[in-house]
Order: sequence, then C-alpha cells, then structure tokens
Amino acid sequence: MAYEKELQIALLAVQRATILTKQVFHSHAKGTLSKSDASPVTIGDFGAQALLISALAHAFPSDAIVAEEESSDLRDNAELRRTVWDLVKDVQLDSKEAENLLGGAVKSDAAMLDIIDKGNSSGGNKGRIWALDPIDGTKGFLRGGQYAVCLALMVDGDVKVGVLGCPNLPVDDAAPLSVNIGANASDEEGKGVLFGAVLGEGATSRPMTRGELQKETKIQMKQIEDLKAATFCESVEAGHSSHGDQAEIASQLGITKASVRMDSQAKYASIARGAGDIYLRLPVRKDYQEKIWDHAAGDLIVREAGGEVTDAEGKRLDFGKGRTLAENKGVVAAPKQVHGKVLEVVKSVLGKK
Ligand SMILES: Nc1ncnc2c1ncn2[C@@H]1O[C@H](COP(=O)(O)O)[C@@H](OP(=O)(O)O)[C@H]1O
Ligand SMILES: [Mg+2]
Ligand SMILES: [Mg+2]
Ligand SMILES: [Mg+2]
Repeated sequence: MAYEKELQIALLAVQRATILTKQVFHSHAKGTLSKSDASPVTIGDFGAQALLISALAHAFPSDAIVAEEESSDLRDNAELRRTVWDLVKDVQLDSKEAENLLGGAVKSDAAMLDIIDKGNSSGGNKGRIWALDPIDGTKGFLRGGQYAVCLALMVDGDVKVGVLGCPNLPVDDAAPLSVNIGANASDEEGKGVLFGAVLGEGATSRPMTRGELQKETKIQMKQIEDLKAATFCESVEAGHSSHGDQAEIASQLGITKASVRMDSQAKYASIARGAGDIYLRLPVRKDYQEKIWDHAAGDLIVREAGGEVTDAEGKRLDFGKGRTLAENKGVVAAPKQVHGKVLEVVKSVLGKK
C-alpha cells in the first residue's frame, strides 16, 4: 500500500490530538480568544496543533506544514500559554509503541510555541506539504456541535493522504443522519470515528480509541437513484455558506427533506460513509477564499468513497495555490453519478443572481 506510514502516523496523531480536544470539550473554560478576522480560537485549537505538528516533525522532519493557528497570542499571554502547556504536556496515547511512533511528549513550553509556528508554510504545488486544522468547526466545538481534527498530505499540490477525526459522530457508518446531529453533540459511548483515505486506495472508517488503531472498514457513498430522496448537508453558520441559495438548489432538485446542518468537515465524512448524500457550500462573501485545511482531507475521503468534489463552477479544488483555494469558489460534493445534475442546478441558481 502506498503512503502506509504517512497514513498510520496521521491516524495516530489525530487520535492523540482528540484526547486533548475532548478534555477541553468537557471543561468549562475553553480559553476562547477572538482572532483578527473575528473568528474564535481556543486552548483546544492551540494544544491540538502543537500535538499534531510535534508528531509530524518527528516522523517526517523534512515535510512542510500549512496549519491554521500561530503562537503569537500565547507568546503575549503567559497565563494562556501555561493553560495550553498544562494540557499538552500530559496528553499521550495509552499504547507506548504508538506514542513512540509520534516521538513522545513535547519537551517544554518554549518548544511548544516553536512547534505551533512550524505550521507557517505558504503551501504551493512543490514537494510534500501537510495541511492541518487542529479543530475544524471551532464555533461548533464551543456550541457543543460537531467538530473535526483534520490532516492531509499533499505531494506536488495533489492530496495523497487524508485523515479526519470526528469525536462526536456515531461510530456506526449506517446510522442515519438525524437533523439534530449538529447540536447537543456528545462524545459518549458509541461516538468517535477516524476516517482515512489514500489516493487510489479507497476510504475507511474505524472507531476512535485512546491507544492503538482499531481495524478499519471500507466506506462508500450511497448509490442514489432518485435525487428527491437525497439528504443534503450544509454549515450551521449562515455566514460560511448561503443557506438561501442552498435551499433554492435543493428545492429545484426536488429534495424535500430539511437540510442537515453541522459544523466542520464532519459533513464530508458523513456523505462519504453514505449517512448523507450531498454537501453544498456556496459563498456568501465574494472576497472570501476557502482555506486548504478546511477541505483537503474531506475532498480526498469523499472522492475515494465514490464521490466527486468540485467548486461551484465545476472545477476540481486546487490545493496547490498556497494557503487558500485561491482559484475556487464554493464546494459541491455528491456521488459521482449525480454530481453533474447537482452542478447544473447550482450553476443555474447562482447564474440568476
Ligand atoms: N466567510 C466564510 N466563508 C466560508 N468559510 C469560512 C468563513 N469564515 C470562516 N470560515 C471557515 O469555516 C470553517 C468552518 O466551516 P463550517 O461552517 O463548515 O463548520 C472555519 O474553520 P475553523 O472552525 O477551523 O476556523 C473557517 O476556516
Ligand atoms: Mg478557525
Ligand atoms: Mg477549519
Ligand atoms: Mg480550525
């Protein structure tokens, strides 16, 4: 199998990072700050990024990393830094062998800050670059909704390996999507899934653990014959994608079921395993450029499960343009056999605006 070590390290690193995010999920104080674009970041985001990059830097020291967060807020705030460090220093996998593969603990709080900033690559279409989102769906994480820990390896701009850790999704791939999956989420018994894919080798899911990797099962998108019966997913945040355009498109496709709203790349994971069918993300703001770490893993997992992912014009997402999807607007993800039809309606609805 290609990229076997990369997949194994990515799965273990994501699994370890979710030990930290779950701890923060259950704690009262999440240490929330507002970033310069008014979006939130928490101690969970900083801590998970430190753990993920520490593992990648140990296993693949010459790879570049494009990660969402940077350390300046922690450098400026000693108390926040201490809180993050108190979490990071103690998190480890139950399996010694697995922990060794990730290089063990971060050495000091100063080392932690430098590690967080190793995610500052400007990306591009040359060489090996990891795209990393320590908590995708931070707003959902704070609200008690869905969130995902996301890692993808690109080689020369092409995504080769994708991993999503979704602590609040049901383990059972066949569990139907309930409309309130995006609210009042919990990581109790039966929750927590690791999704993985390697280009050309299919997509899998497995229950998340605190130690060694569990055995995986293959996942596939649902074969839908009748689009009317489709379940479509969209963001909870109306500022992240246009609920109005998406409702219009669904209605023109004959979809009668209400959309399933949830935060994060759990949407890509959910359609890849056939729990949902279509994911629409149509721009609200013309000037917003989607970030590569919000899509790289999900894009590969859906395509490897039998889906097609394009932007609203039908172009494949181009991850080799830097830290953002500078050449794409919006996302349309659907099973291969119906993607063309969905895209046609997307173009027609957006074209009328
Ligand atoms: N105006 C905007 N349009 C689209 N996406 C946006 C946005 N502002 C922020 N985002 C991104 O939307 C992501 C969450 O997506 P979703 O709404 O599907 O849960 C955020 O990831 P983070 O939560 O990692 O910051 C953030 O990067
Ligand atoms: Mg963010
Ligand atoms: Mg994100
Ligand atoms: Mg994030």
